[in-house]
Amino acid sequence: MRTLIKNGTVINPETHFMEITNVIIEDEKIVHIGPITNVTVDDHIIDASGLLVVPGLVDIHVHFRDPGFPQKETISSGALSAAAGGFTSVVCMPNTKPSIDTVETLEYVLRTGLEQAVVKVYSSAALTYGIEGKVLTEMESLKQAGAVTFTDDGRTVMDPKLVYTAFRKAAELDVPISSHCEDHHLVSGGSLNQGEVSNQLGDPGIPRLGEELIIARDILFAEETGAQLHIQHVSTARGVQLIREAKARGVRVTGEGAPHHFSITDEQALLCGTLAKVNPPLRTKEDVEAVIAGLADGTLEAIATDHAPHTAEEKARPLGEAPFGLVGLETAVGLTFTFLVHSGRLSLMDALAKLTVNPSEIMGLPSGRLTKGSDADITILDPQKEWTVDPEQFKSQSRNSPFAGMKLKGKAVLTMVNGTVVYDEMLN
Ligand SMILES: NC(=O)N[C@@H](CC(=O)O)C(=O)O
Ligand SMILES: [Zn+2]
Ligand SMILES: [Zn+2]
Repeated sequence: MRTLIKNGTVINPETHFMEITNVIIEDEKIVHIGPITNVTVDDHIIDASGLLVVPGLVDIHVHFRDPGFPQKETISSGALSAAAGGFTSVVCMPNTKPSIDTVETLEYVLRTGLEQAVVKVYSSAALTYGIEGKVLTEMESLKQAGAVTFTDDGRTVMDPKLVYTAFRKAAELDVPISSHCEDHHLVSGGSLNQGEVSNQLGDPGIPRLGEELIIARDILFAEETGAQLHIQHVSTARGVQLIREAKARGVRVTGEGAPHHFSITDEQALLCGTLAKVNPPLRTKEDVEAVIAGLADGTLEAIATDHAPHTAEEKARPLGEAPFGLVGLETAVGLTFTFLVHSGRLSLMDALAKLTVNPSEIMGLPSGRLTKGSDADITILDPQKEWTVDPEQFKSQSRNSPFAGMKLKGKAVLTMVNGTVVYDEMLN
């Protein structure tokens, strides 16, 4: 059977292609993009008039909690959440239990992804055993087994000697290091950005400097060793500036901005408490503006959700005891369109590049392109669709979103992986 997606605005950010045309899919692949000459009766036809037909979105920062915390998310529920958000490829973070620090656990995650997930599941591996910051993992064999990047996300490796060794190894293996930046000597005990809101709520606060010190440190390690460095979830104005300056002098560094860091501030904690507790924390208006400026000028190449599901019970704990993190996959497109595209801060093409080809390139994935011959991983977006975030409707197993009740404009309405529709609210 062939599938025909007709009359959509077809966009391939890699080549800046944008045209109202058609896409034909046959046997899991895109076989044609352009005018249609013959439509056969048994073709499955999807009318995309007025909609955007884009490469399946790529999220290089998700927490799927398997192994270890299936009550928060499993690889299959996480994948359903990804599909509902328009994502067709994801990169899992290694802070599971056990953490993804051996070939065996990595293979378990990748195999479960193949067997149970409706989207393509890639994985990082831990930099250190147990994400304990003490002993480096066997990076070479983990890379061979499919790890696309190394990170202790959730924690920072503090020992500079260990980090230096890891960067040298990464340079040798030509694999990116992804860095969660937080100096634990400076940052501990706080739940929110250190400032007026944390004061008001009696929280010790998390200083920007703790994040910036590690961004600066890791940039120096990348510069020294030639390794490729990716800075995760940048949240401060000076953090963005450090990356901008490093790029200007030729350091191999990339950065990601998370939707919550370009859309809301620490004041959200006054409205929804622990639901707005995330690491790095929501900061202030100036930082939000700087993250947007960093996305706009290319300092931050990627938008990544840092999808971090937690149970309602955990989030019901007092501010200082609840875990950090928020559900991100199903609100990312709405937040990107509302706060970046419709607001005129990023062009449509640029915003889509940050959700497709750019993150894919950073992690060396085959995804993120919409071209003849490529896998039919396609997302249809309705840029004008207005909707209200209702966590009860999430496909994710968790509901911890600070965006509940927010009105957004822009949504994924159909997601296809290898030619199979895995999410559909167009009702074709
Ligand atoms: N972002 C978060 O607030 N939490 C993440 C860890 C992380 O990305 O640092 C988690 O695993 O819950
Ligand atoms: Zn992190
Ligand atoms: Zn994370």
